[in-house]
Amino acid sequence: MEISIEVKNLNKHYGNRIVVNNLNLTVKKGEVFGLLGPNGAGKSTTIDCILGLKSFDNGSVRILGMDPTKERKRLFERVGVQLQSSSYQGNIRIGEICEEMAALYRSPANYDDLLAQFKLDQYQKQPVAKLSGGEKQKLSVLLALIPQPEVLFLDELTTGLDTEARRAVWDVLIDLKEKGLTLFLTSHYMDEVEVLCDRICIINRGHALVTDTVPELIKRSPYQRLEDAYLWVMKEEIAV
Ligand SMILES: Nc1ncnc2c1ncn2[C@@H]1O[C@H](COP(=O)(O)OP(=O)(O)OP(=O)(O)O)[C@@H](O)[C@H]1O
Repeated sequence: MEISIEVKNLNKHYGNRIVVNNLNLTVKKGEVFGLLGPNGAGKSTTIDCILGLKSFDNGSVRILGMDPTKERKRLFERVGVQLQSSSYQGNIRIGEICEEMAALYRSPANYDDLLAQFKLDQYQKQPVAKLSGGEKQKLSVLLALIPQPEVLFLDELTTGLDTEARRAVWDVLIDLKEKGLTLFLTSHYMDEVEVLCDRICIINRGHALVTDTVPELIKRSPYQRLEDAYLWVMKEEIAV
C-alpha cells in the first residue's frame, strides 16, 4: 500500500488552547480523505500544519515521503492547494492569474480546458476582483489543479457554489480520482462527503473522534444517512 500523506502525533496550540490534539492520519495513494468537524474544530489549522504553512508543537508529517517543512519547493511541484481564504493581487485578470500559476510548473494543466470545465472561460479578461464569491471559489479550486498535482488539498471546496457549479467541481474531482489523484478535503456538506470521500475523520477541538469509511460509520450508527451519523458522533462525542 502506497501512502501519500502520513501524520503522526500532531499537536498545535494557540496560547493555552490546544487546537490540534495528538492527531494521527494516514491517507493512501488514490484515496479521497475528508477531514470533518464543526466550525473551529481545527480543520484548517491541521491542513496548514500538514502543508508546513503553520508551525506545530510536535509530531511529524510526510507528504509523498517528503517533510513539508524542509522540502517545500520539491513538494509543491507535486501538490495542489486550495485554501479557505485565497487572496489575489490587485486588478489581476482571470487569464493572467492562470498564466502566472502555470508558469511556476514544469508541466502545468491546460488551463483553457479547466476554465471551460468550470464555466469561467467567458471571464478570462475580467479582473478577479469582479467575480462573484462562488466564481472566486471555483477559480481557487481551478488554480489548485494547474500543477497537475498528485495530491490535492481542498479546504471547504464548494462553499458558496450553486448546485450546478458544485456538480461541475465534483465531476472534475471524480475524473481526477479515477486517474489516481489523492485528495484531502474539508467540507461541511455531508452529501458532498458521501459522493466524494472514501474515508473520513471527524474531529472536535482538534481531537479525532472517529476515522472510518462512510458506509462503515453509517453502519455503526443507529442511522442510515451520513449527516445523522455525523451528528450522532458529535452529540455524544462518541469515539467509535
Ligand atoms: N492565528 C490564530 N490565533 C489564535 N487562534 C486561532 C488562530 N487561527 C485559528 N485559531 C483558532 O483555532 C481554532 C481552530 O480554527 P480552524 O480555522 O482550524 O477551524 P476549522 O475547523 O477550520 O473551522 P471552520 O469550519 O469554521 O473553517 C478556532 O477556534 C480558531 O479561532
